[in-house]
Amino acid sequence: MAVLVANSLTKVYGGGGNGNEVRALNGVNLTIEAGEFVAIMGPSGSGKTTLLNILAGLDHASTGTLDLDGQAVHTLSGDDMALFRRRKLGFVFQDFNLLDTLTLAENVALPLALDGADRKTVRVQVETVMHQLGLGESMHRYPYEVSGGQQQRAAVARAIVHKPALVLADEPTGNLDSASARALLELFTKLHQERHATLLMVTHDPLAASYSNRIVFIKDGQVYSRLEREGRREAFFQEILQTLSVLEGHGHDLGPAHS
Ligand SMILES: Nc1ncnc2c1ncn2[C@@H]1O[C@H](COP(=O)(O)OP(=O)(O)OP(=O)(O)O)[C@@H](O)[C@H]1O
Repeated sequence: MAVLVANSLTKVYGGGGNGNEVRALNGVNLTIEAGEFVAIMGPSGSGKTTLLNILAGLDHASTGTLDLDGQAVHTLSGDDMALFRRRKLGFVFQDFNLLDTLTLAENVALPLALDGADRKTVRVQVETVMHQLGLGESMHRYPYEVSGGQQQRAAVARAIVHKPALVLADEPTGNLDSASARALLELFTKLHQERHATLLMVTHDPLAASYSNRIVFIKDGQVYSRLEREGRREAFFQEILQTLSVLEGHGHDLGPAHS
């Protein structure tokens, strides 16, 4: 079952007809099946943030359609969009985005509390997910009392506690040291394998991307190529490096993808 179907998405900024238009997305098609772990890569300015903002319901495409978990998202606006986002999506950001005045457990509880879940349900679900993610000891600590790696783990707990249809991660390892980054990526792999979570991660980092199962490379607002992991992660990592060198113009040009 497809969790996300994006069809011919375009985004034009500054479309006032004054010649200052920027075509940030130019006909992006993307389908993500339930249980997939997909990475989006591409050079700076290629349209990744624009695409993520549209997939996250934070911005509307200029043209094209977006279905998420069976809902035509491009037809939603205002409160309906906010409600859909809160219930169906989970977010992990580069800078963790935890509230400093709340404990880790209170942060993780937020999506459920905002949705009006009763206190017992909130407590049980928060404890369950935090224990699963190895945060049982740190539940009542504040973000500034734990490491960056633990903060990001709590952010992941917050992103999945309400069992969203899709988790969107924007450079989730960008502020982590390499050991914490690997731990986070292994956690993503575990969520994907054991909880069948559907994950979409935007990253510059080929190592981070090598933990996914499929990569969509964007260039100049278009899907440029796609890569599927078939064997070991190490071999996938090498394929990613080769694709990036072509994408960034240091190798033989493959041309844009047709699918
Ligand atoms: N609000 C905006 N108004 C005008 N142009 C914009 C706006 N946001 C992005 N752009 C332009 O759209 C294009 C795509 O930008 P986007 O931020 O999506 O790329 P990106 O791949 O996320 O880049 P990076 O990796 O540097 O974050 C760029 O040319 C950018 O300058």
